Amino acid sequence: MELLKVHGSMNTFFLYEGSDRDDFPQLAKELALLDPSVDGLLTVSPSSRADAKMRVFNTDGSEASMCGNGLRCVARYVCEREGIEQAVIETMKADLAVQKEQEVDAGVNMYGVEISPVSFQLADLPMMFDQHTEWRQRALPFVGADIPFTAVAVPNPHLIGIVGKDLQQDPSHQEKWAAYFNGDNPYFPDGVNLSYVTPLKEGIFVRTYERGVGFTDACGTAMTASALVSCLAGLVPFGDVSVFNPGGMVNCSVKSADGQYQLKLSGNATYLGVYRFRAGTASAGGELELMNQSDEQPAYERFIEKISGATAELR
Ligand SMILES: N[C@H](CCC[C@H](N)C(=O)O)C(=O)O
Repeated sequence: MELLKVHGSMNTFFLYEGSDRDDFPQLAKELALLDPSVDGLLTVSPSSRADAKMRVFNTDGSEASMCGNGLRCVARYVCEREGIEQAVIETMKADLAVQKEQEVDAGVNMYGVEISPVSFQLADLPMMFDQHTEWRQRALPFVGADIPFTAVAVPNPHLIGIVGKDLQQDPSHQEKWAAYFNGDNPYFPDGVNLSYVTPLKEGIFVRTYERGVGFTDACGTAMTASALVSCLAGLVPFGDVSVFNPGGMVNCSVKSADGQYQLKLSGNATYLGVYRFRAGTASAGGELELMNQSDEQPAYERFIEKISGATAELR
């Protein structure tokens, strides 16, 4: 089986193109064991109503309804396959518009993707806490810190906390609660992606502990949800929000009209290489072989170097 290794903001995936299979969860788990640098599996298959269908599987084998960084990589793959610059990608809960965007840094392919639908209804995560139907910019009594949290589905589930520099420098608080919310707990029966957000002079910084994966360098839906929450909290103006993360930086466009939100995530879609995968058998383990390494990563690293000053205030 041929696989393409890709990343958006260093959120790294294997991308498989072919018809839907029942063993995608197992494949995601096996690939993560063979290459611990990946955060999941993206699959691209035919769609009856869009240019292609994307599914996303976390490294624990669980399927999510959406993946923002992954959708940028799928957008590039489908646009280049079809020779187009705009496309529609079918995802679990919505058909989303994607488009090629202007290269900001030489050699860094840029794509913009729609993030939708958005819901603050706790039932849409799901989150269960007493009789509450929403939870917006309020400390959670059972967490016991004075962190204003917001629960939002985009449509995968996110809990976003606004924190100071101290909780960014020491991720143990975030790790403790993320592990709890993704284990046996009464609040998030399907788990949740937990992000801690800190305002910067230029935009915001987001670190995410992803459901089904753990800490990643970036989580596209979390960065977009965090940009929306930051606009609603008045931390940054609505419009284009620069979102920094351990894996780089993206631009999130946040527009609001009559209580409806239009969200767009723009950032890199980088190819790392083509791999051949042979599944394991009873007598031999699986094998992953690099067939052709791409030459795109140095350009992305130059981009990271260029923006590193923006987060100096957190160090
Ligand atoms: N861990 C997420 C799926 C991957 C999302 C993330 N990689 C992104 O870029 O949005 C979840 O279980 O909802």
